[in-house]
Amino acid sequence: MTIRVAVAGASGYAGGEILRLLLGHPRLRSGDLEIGALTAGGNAGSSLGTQHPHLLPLADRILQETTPETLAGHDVVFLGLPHGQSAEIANALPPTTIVVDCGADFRLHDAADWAQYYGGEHAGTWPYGLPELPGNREVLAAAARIAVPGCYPTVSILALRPAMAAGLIEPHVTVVAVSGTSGAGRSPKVDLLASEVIGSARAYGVGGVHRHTPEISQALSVAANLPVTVSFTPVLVPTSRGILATCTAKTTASADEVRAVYDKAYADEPFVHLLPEGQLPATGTVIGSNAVTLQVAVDERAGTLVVVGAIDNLAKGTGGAAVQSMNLALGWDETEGLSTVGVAP
Ligand SMILES: NC(=O)C1=CN([C@@H]2O[C@H](COP(=O)(O)OP(=O)(O)OC[C@H]3O[C@@H](n4cnc5c(N)ncnc54)[C@H](OP(=O)(O)O)[C@@H]3O)[C@@H](O)[C@H]2O)C=CC1
Ligand SMILES: CC(=O)N[C@@H](CCC(=O)OP(=O)(O)O)C(=O)O
Repeated sequence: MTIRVAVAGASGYAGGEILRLLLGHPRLRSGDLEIGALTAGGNAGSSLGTQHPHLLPLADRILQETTPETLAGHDVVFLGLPHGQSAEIANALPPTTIVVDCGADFRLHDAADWAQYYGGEHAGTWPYGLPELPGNREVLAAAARIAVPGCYPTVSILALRPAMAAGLIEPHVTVVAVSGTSGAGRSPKVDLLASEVIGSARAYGVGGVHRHTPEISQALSVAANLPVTVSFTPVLVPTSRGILATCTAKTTASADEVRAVYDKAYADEPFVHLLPEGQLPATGTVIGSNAVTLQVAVDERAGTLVVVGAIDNLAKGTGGAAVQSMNLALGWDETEGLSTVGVAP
């Protein structure tokens, strides 16, 4: 049986990355997978080639309007739409259609968190598309609705979870993460003009107000089995792709203890790599790949665990996680179509 896939928001960065990965997917070549409807908002009617000139094999495809009708008749529907737009579309699709949502609508468990950070009514909670969480592969394998994590939460959770689950750190963590501008999507914003971004690094969402704060806290609280507070500060830097997160928490553990816990946690993970001692993660090494690179250190004078993590926000941070989750939901090997080989320099 051929799996027919649609991408809503195909003209956006997340939709474009999903298509880039699908075009390299071995199941497309074997005929097990085909790319169906590609939809957009205001850009409906234009060709995909005008929006994403790098997606040459699909350049002539015309973007359709994003409606339940255009998305009907597909086995998998990826949603790369602005927050708040997924629920209406998803509810109009058959429950057997695998819907993989890159937006935030279904990530949070707590309606009060949703109201505080996003506003409006909480649409609900779907299985979280982070296969590396314990037990999640089994959940995703049976899922027809999947909420892909936010880009900052992906790297922050993977960086801190092993220490939190092992009780090596206090339940108060700090994350400072730099991101390239593609994390903000491609709709025009003055703050993202080249003249505002080039040659400058700028913090934003300071003081616990960024909407990824409850998402990070939620996963770490499950790991710790008690509430974990998160102080999260994002920083915009003049690059296109990539997130580098520096995550810290108080610890009395030794560097060897910490290393042993992370070694064990990620030994069998295809995409999460604890780097050899002496090497540090850098965004430049993970661009274009689904890899997460981590390094751990203990600052003994400060009694602090420091974990540094790098991802490509468009790959493992959204499009790669979406394809990894689709693979699991279809019973395919989760690594199919995904690489750990970055583009460098
Ligand atoms: N960029 C990233 O690194 C990450 C993004 N995400 C999430 O993925 C989702 C998409 O983000 P991203 O691709 O960056 O955003 P973009 O702004 O790049 O793309 C948004 C897409 O949604 C379409 N769209 C906008 N408004 C409407 C509408 N009213 N009806 C139908 N389609 C519409 C746009 O179409 P048109 O071109 O016609 O306007 C475009 O295809 C968001 O929820 C985002 O939070 C998650 C993790 C990381
Ligand atoms: C640089 C930048 O602006 N990044 C975005 C994060 C995008 C993302 O991961 O996620 P969501 O799907 O949760 O929107 C931001 O801070 O809002």
